[in-house]
Order: sequence, then structure tokens, then C-alpha cells
Amino acid sequence: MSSLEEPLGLENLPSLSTIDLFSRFSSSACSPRGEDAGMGSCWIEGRRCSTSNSCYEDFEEYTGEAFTWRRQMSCDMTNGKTSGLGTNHGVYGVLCDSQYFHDHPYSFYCNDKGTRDITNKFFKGIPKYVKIVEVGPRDGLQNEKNIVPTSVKVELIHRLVSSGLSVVEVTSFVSPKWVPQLADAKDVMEGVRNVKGVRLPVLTPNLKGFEAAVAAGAKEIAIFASASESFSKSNINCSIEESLTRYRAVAQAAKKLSIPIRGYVSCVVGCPVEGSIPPSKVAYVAKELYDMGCFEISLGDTIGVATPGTVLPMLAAVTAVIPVEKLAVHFHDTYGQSLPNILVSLQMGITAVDSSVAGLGGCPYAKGASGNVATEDVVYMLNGLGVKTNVDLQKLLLAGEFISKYLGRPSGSKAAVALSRVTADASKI
Ligand SMILES: CC(C)(COP(=O)([O-])OP(=O)([O-])OC[C@H]1O[C@@H](n2cnc3c(N)ncnc32)[C@H](O)[C@@H]1OP(=O)([O-])[O-])[C@@H](O)C(=O)NCCC(=O)NCCSC(=O)C[C@@](C)(O)CC(=O)[O-]
Repeated sequence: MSSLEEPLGLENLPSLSTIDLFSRFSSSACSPRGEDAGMGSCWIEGRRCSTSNSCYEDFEEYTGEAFTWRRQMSCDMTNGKTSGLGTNHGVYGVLCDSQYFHDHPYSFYCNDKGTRDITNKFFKGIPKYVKIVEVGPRDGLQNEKNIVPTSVKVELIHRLVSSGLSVVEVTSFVSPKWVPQLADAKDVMEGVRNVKGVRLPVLTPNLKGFEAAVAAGAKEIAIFASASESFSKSNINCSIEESLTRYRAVAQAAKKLSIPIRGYVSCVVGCPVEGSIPPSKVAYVAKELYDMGCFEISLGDTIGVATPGTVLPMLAAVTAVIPVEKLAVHFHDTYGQSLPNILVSLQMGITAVDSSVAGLGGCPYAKGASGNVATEDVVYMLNGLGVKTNVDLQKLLLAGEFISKYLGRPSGSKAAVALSRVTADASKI
């Protein structure tokens, strides 16, 4: 059984006795900004911890939000219950507010106490807003064997931006010998020069890449280290420590130009060569990147072997050294675990999630790794949880359809496939 086929369990990980999970994630852990290494506002057990150290219950408000639903529902408001099937009848037994429903035909509004209590119990602490970092044009396409024309990449980026995504990672300034698919980085930047009001970061593996990125007009960059020694060597041809030395130079250069830097840590749970990766190693690399000045650290399950059982101790180790609001999660969906992994991450206080339209992706230097979690699936889940993303799912679906059609294969997003069937069925009625 290869390391990719073998599920990593909690028993593979070192003891986490040094990390007091309960005190860190309990309501008593609320502390003011100054006392908590700059954490500022955070979400703990459904309470918003303000800088004044006062925790106030906010979850009532959260559960009062609209839960988006893809099926039209209506209610018999005379007896407060849903009635039989028909053009104007609800089917899910949920109590509804008739005016609200009239204004929001694809939503329902829960005002049933039992529903609210159970939602409170299971989704305490989930943020109201999640920032999605779209990595499709970079992480998604970098593994494509056939070269995708620059014009298609640029069109994809425009479509993604128009769906409301506020951050779209557009390309990498890496060696074209290592990643031929992204050899047109400069031309892609030229094609998105006029895109305003969104962040368009690019990956830079060293000073050479950084200088090329800046010359091409990049306003934000990302550096990418690994928690696995073997993956670091196969991905960027140097050890972890050598990469950190390189990145310090890049960070200093970026600082001089006031260019924000995002940091990635890859293989945060498992590596194709080394198997399970200790959370302490992930925390160490993440902290080094944070101390260099990265405004956000994205924790990448590069080969998609994580489960909620391994994500939790990894996040516990990292949040012990870096404020949770400075972290993002980045899951690949090799074992179909991305959505539960994201959900548990949100419950741990994470508010930034990386994903790739149509589930494109895979790393050329992580054999067997499949695509990133699909952005459509993430948005669908967050909509269902009443968490805002500011992403228009319809427009996102069109972007996914565009690139899937170009690549000549079905979308890797389950939500996109299901929703396209719903539309096709509806058109036959
Ligand atoms: C880091 C290097 C460059 C080292 O590659 P190297 O071969 O060790 O580099 P070198 O310094 O010895 O130079 C060799 C040649 O590359 C050139 N070179 C050197 N640097 C650059 C540059 N920036 N841009 C363009 N060219 C460059 C350099 O000029 C020279 O050219 P030559 O003299 O032979 O003609 C290489 O290993 C590389 O480009 N690796 C990137 C691989 C990659 O992009 N992998 C996918 C990233 S995805 C990931 O890491 C995971 C993530 C972030 O998605 C999160 C997750 O999924 O978990």
C-alpha cells in the first residue's frame, strides 16, 4: 500500500499533550487583542470575542439568517405547517415566514426553536463571512499536460472575478522547465492588467521569480514552503531551511516595495514520500513564514489525505503559534474529505478557504494528488450554512463550465454537475 492509499489516522501523529485544546477553543479563552498575540476579533463557540474582552452571544442572529436552498419552497401559513405537494406547497416541514419567502423564493427562514437549537449546537462558532481564495488559474491549471492558451486563462480569470471572488491567484513566476504550463506568466499578467478591485496574487519561488513578477505588474505575491523535507526537494529543489533562507530574501525585497506576501505550507498532514507529517513541523514552518511578514499563511493538504481527525490536531498546533485569523486552509480532494475538513476548520475559527473552480488541480510534484476542492462545492456548502462569501454561484458555475468545456471533461464539482442536471431537467418541463 503506498502512502497515498493508506489513510492517516490520529494514531500516526505525535502526542498533542502540550496543546491545551480545550482552553484554547473554549469560551473562557476569549481575550482582548493585546493579550492574545494580536488575534483581535475571533469566533469561539458562537461568541464574538471583542477587543474589550466581552464575549457576547451572536449565534441567535446567525441562525436567523437566510439559509439558501436550491428548491423552491412554500408554506401553508394558516396552520404554520407545510402542506402537501403541488405547485405552491413546501416539502421539507420547515416553518416559514410568508413575506420573507415571497421576497426570497429560493430561501427559507428558520423560526422554529427546535431547528434553531440544534443548529446552534452543531454549528457554533462558524464565521458569518468566509473569504474564498480562488486558485484555479494557478494551482488548477499548473498540472494540465496540454498547454492552455493564454487567452483561455485570461478569460477564465475575468469570469471568476465577475462572479464576485475577491482573490484570484492568477499564475506562478516559476521556472518554465519545472512547470511548462505557466511559462506564459508575464502574458497572463498583461491580460489581466485592467482588472481592478480584486487581488490577483502570483507565486514566486525565489528572487528571480519575484523580480519577474514585479516587472509584470504583480501587486501581491505568495511564497511556498513545505512541512516535508522530501516534498521541498522535489518541488523547489532545496531543503526546507534553504527555502526559508530564499524566502527571507524575497520577503525583504517585497517589504521594500510594500508588496503583501502570502505564505503557503504544503504537505501539512501527509507527504507522498514521508507519510504523516507531525503538526509541530507544520507549526514551525508556518511560524517562520509568519515571522518573515506573511499576512496570511495557507495550510495545504497537498495530496488530499487529511480527514477532520488529522486536520484538528494540525490546526491546534498552528493556532498555538499564529493567530487563527491569519490562517487559511487549502485542501485537495483526493479522498473526498475536503468539505468535512473545511467545516472542521471553520469550527476551529478559520475564515479563509482556498479552492479551485471545477475542482481543477493537482501538483506536478505530488504524484497521485487530485484536484483542489471545487469552489462551487465550497460556495454551495457555505450558502447552505448561511455563511456569506459574496460569490454569485450562477456566475461561478458559468466560469466552471467554460473551463471544463475547454479542457473537454466534466467538472470536478459535484454541485456544478448536480445543478446543471437540475437546470436541464427544468428545461424539459
Ligand atoms: C524553485 C526553482 C526555480 C528552482 O529550480 P532550480 O533548477 O534549482 O533553479 P536554479 O536556481 O538552479 O536555476 C536553474 C534555471 O532555472 C532558472 N530559474 C530559476 N528561478 C527561476 C524563476 N523563478 N523563473 C524562471 N526561471 C528561473 C535559472 O535562471 C536557470 O536557468 P538556466 O540558466 O538553466 O537557463 C524550481 O524548482 C521551480 O520553479 N519550482 C516550482 C515548482 C512549482 O511551481 N510547483 C508547484 C507549486 S504548488 C505547491 O507548492 C503547493 C501549493 C502552494 O499549491 C499548496 C498545496 O497544494 O498544498
